[in-house]
Amino acid sequence: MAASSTVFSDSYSATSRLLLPFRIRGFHLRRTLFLSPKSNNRSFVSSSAFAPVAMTTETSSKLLDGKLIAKKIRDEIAGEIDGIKESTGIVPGLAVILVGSRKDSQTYVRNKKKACEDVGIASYEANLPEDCSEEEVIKHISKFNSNPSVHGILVQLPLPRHMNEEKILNAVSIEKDVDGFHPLNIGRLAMQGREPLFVPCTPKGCMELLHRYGIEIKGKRAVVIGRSNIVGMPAALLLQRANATVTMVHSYTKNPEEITKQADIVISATGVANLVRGSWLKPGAVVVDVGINPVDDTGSARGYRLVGDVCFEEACKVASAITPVPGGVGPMTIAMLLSNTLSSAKRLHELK
Ligand SMILES: Nc1nc(=O)c2c([nH]1)NC[C@@H]1CN(c3ccc(C(=O)N[C@@H](CCC(=O)O)C(=O)O)cc3)C=[N+]21
Ligand SMILES: [Mg+2]
Repeated sequence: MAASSTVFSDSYSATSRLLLPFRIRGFHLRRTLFLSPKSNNRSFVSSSAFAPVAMTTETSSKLLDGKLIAKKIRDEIAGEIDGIKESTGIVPGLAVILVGSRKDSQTYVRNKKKACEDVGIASYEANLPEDCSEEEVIKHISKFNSNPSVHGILVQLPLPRHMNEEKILNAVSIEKDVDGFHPLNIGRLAMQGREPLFVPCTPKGCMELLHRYGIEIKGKRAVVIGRSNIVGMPAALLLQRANATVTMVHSYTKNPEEITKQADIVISATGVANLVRGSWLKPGAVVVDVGINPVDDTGSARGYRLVGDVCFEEACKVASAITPVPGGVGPMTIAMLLSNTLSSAKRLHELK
């Protein structure tokens, strides 16, 4: 399919691409159909997740409610942190480094700070100007590396263009790499029998969501659409570690629709609104939509609304289960960041 190579490109990470001003090419946008509480069974699904849903009926997919599950996880984390504080006085700490003044990055950092506060994680922040040097950023990373109150360090991406992302991410101590982007952590994730200290938050959140809904992965066919370093690639590695048979679909894939249609589990992370149509899905497939694509919406207060990579209205007639956008993977990403920070604090202090 020649069109596919013009439809999306994986030269940027999925999440950073979608933060760029977005143009929709060739996709007719429909109003996202939200499932009514009546037609939508929010209870936990088990093997029924793979029961085919007839396309001709009005049956809707089960909603994989990331917002709900993330809340549950945050409550679990808050409880555990309370206990640790009480018995040891240790307060887990997360440092976030923000370079530049992108509005979207500022919003994400604010949300992460708020999420930390809510569960009892202390947050530390370094806000650096757009035009600061790589050395300046690395100086801040080094300070956080040696600060015993800081257990996790996150360098908000994307970095300004003039910076070497690899060099900067390499400066984060592997022991505090709660984003899981350090090459040693990624390398271990890719190798059998090796354990990374941290797994990247977004793909980890996808897996945790599937797990909490009892969706089996072993032996299933999985397709990951998009091969970014921060989502697609680690998502494929995690699925493979969970014994799925994994295929990656990307901008040079011929017949992406045909290949995706074979999948029992689809994870899409391209940053292209409504790329994945209902016709791309096998009836009964489980769909995890990582996209968070802003599309103009004059009716909303912000002037835009968020849609995923998957045409939700079509997909929910075909899939057995699907994540909504917003309220799906996004909140899970934040919950996994908190979880990684807590486990880092426990490891660094040799707590159980
Ligand atoms: N070093 C680094 N680590 C990251 O994990 C990282 C990053 N850089 N740069 C940007 C992306 C993006 N990202 C999101 C996290 C939560 C939501 C989220 O909670 N979204 C809500 C919607 C929020 C809204 O309504 O605006 C939802 O999907 O329901 C979205 C996106 C983390 N990222
Ligand atoms: Mg989401």
